[in-house]
Amino acid sequence: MTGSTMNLKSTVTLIGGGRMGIAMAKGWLCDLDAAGVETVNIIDPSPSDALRELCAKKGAVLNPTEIAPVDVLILAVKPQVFSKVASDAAKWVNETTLVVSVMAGITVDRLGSETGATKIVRAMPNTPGAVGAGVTAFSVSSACTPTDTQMVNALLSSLGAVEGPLDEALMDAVTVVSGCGPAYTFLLVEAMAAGGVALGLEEGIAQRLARQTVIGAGVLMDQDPTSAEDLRKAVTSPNGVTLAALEVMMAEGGINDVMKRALRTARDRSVELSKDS
Ligand SMILES: NC(=O)C1=CN([C@@H]2O[C@H](COP(=O)(O)OP(=O)(O)OC[C@H]3O[C@@H](n4cnc5c(N)ncnc54)[C@H](O)[C@@H]3O)[C@@H](O)[C@H]2O)C=CC1
Ligand SMILES: O=C(O)[C@@H]1CCC=N1
Repeated sequence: MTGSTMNLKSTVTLIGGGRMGIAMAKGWLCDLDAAGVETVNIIDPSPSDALRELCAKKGAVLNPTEIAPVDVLILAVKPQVFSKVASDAAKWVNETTLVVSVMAGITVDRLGSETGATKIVRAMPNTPGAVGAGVTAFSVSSACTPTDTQMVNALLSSLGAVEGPLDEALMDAVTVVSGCGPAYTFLLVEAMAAGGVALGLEEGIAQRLARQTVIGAGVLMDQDPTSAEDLRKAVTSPNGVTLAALEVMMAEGGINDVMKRALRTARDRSVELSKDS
């Protein structure tokens, strides 16, 4: 077993090869050495064409017929099927197995009691991880050693930036900011495009303008350490056009208030997920 031996590469067994599972596997498979990975096994009873293609092209083993106790077990199924998956997964877990879950809401306590593992990581990645531009925050159980934390850092770094280990009590907040965050950004693109169409722009042009604007703003933030607030102010001329739009967006609590309410509601849903699955 190599689960807690950083100088040896690990066998990673991923359960759930959907959108998030594929994003992670892509990251590991494009540089196995950097991720500290020897072999990637992927278990999914309904593999998509995208998953089959990834495994065929990059050499991951899809639905292996035999699984020995594993070094690192990654759980990337929907929280609602966790209990079913955990009863199978428990067969492949021993005292050195590191269990890493990316499932929203499922606590370290539940991960331990249902898989039998003691070394547990609760992580929250996001879909930009598929292109190495993600951010993942994680927390660890008390049985994890500094070497385990280092190994998790290497695994998650293939998706982009990593924050952690954090106090587990913060993971629901992390989920609603960065785990779900790409959806808010895509909604912003949709809303900007719809606003442009309402002002007479042709649909395709409005979509390209909105999409490229958000891409450009992201790249600018990536390359310029100026705060988001100051970057916003740099666009907002005194008595100008941007200010007219922002005053509408910020009126009566505006977008800040909507965001706080939305994130609080989503955080409550994340807490509920651990109970209703
Ligand atoms: N999609 C996202 O942006 C993010 C998702 N997550 C978490 O990742 C997890 C997976 O989400 P998605 O990838 O979006 O869902 P998905 O629906 O795309 O993928 C789930 C996969 O699990 C497979 N599956 C179902 N039952 C299974 C079983 N018994 N054994 C093995 N595989 C099984 C399905 O065939 C499917 O391919 C969720 O728990 C979610 O909270 C976390 C961060 C971001
Ligand atoms: O919507 C969800 O439940 C998952 C968690 C973070 C992003 N997608």
